[in-house]
Amino acid sequence: MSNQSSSGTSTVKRQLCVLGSTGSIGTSTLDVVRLHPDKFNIVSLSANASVDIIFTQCIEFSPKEVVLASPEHAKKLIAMLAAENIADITVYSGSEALIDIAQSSDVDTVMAAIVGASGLMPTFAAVKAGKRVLLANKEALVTSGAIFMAAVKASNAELLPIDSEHNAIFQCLPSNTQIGECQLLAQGISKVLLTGSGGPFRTLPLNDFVNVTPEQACAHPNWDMGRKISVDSATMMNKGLEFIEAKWLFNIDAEDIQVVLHPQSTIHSMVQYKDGSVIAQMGNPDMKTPIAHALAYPERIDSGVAPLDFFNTASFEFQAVDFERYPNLALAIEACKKGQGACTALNAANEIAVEAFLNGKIKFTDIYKINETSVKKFVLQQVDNINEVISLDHQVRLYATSLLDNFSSADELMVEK
Ligand SMILES: NC(=O)C1=CN([C@@H]2O[C@H](COP(=O)(O)OP(=O)(O)OC[C@H]3O[C@@H](n4cnc5c(N)ncnc54)[C@H](OP(=O)(O)O)[C@@H]3O)[C@@H](O)[C@H]2O)C=CC1
Ligand SMILES: CC(=O)[C@@H](O)[C@H](O)COP(=O)(O)O
Ligand SMILES: [Mn+2]
Repeated sequence: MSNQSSSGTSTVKRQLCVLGSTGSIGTSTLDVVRLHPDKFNIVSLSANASVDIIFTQCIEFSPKEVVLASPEHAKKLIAMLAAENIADITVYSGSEALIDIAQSSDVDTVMAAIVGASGLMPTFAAVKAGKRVLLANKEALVTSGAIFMAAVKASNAELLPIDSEHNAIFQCLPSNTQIGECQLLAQGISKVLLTGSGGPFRTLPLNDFVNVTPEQACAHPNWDMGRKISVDSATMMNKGLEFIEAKWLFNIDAEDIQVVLHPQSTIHSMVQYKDGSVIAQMGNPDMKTPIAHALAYPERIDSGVAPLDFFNTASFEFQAVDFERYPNLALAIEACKKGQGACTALNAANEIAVEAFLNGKIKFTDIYKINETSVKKFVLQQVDNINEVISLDHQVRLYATSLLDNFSSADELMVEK
């Protein structure tokens, strides 16, 4: 779609589908959209079960179509809209409807902000339909890697990273860099430096990890995010998923990605060039910045985020990662090197383990045990197409769920030999 005038400003409104509109990324996306009614039109929205929030979004943004996960939630929303005499919003339910809105010809831009592998198929549909895809849902890429990127290439979809680190890296790369077509070493780049805060337990004594609560794990020092990604930040599995995400987005080997602890989250990542230059992207930790960057790319628009105040900001610190504190990060880097089976298994096991931790079924430290055991079992599984991804994801979920029982009464995992 050509919507750039010769001055570089857009002349045509982007037609948006927001998958996961009720979550942290979804609501921040709508915050940016609200600032630019001349640039963006909301065509469709989706949520799992947050009917009250999506109802409010319907009133404000008048989408054409809305999808909820279950028929019960859809029915409830239909009744609420009818009570307001709103008849021009069609409400659907289920995973097929989610795919339909993501690939609809009424839409040119899809914000992929569903959490977890549940977002894979609609995001993949948007890619196959050649949309501009704003990728927040890192699990979709981690779980399908080369298959996802091959679909981007085949359809000519425009993939833009929302994850703050990957958006930062993209901003630090030469301006002609196209995601999916990167040749970083040939462009004079020697390393991608992926920054991570270390989460809420960066200085907690190791012996205390076993007793941390979901509330403590979700209290990220810098970012306000959904519960799943917050726990991933606390284990640093988030950085592991981002390591794999960086490999695919920037076509870069694991050896050329380095994780750097930066507790302030002011620098969102960096790119190191052969000549010794290091280019960093920085700003206040607010996802509206990368969202605005990708929504309007290559134009720059107001995001509503306050500029960084250099005279009233914490000093920047940098540290190496202590892998004893963050074994999940080591596991993810290893999975990245081992291949797709290991990455798909790691992601699926981690989703089961994090949910169990959030529901009080297992301890924080059990997350790693479930992840490690699951990766070991499925590491050699071949994954060559999207159906095999879905099938492996399903098998690993069943396996990881079966492991949960071992934790309700005993600390040590009884591993199947
Ligand atoms: N939050 C952040 O700052 C960042 C997030 N990301 C990534 O973005 C994605 C979204 O994260 P975040 O916004 O924090 O997550 P949230 O939990 O806040 O929101 C998730 C969204 O997905 C919907 N959803 C959940 N499960 C399903 C399902 N099974 N089917 C359909 N929709 C579903 C939720 O609906 P409902 O409200 O009804 O539950 C909600 O709209 C994740 O992949 C995360 O890793 C990446 C970088 C930063
Ligand atoms: C905002 C964002 O992109 C998150 O993924 C963030 O990176 C989480 O912080 P950590 O660096 O603690 O994982
Ligand atoms: Mn991130």
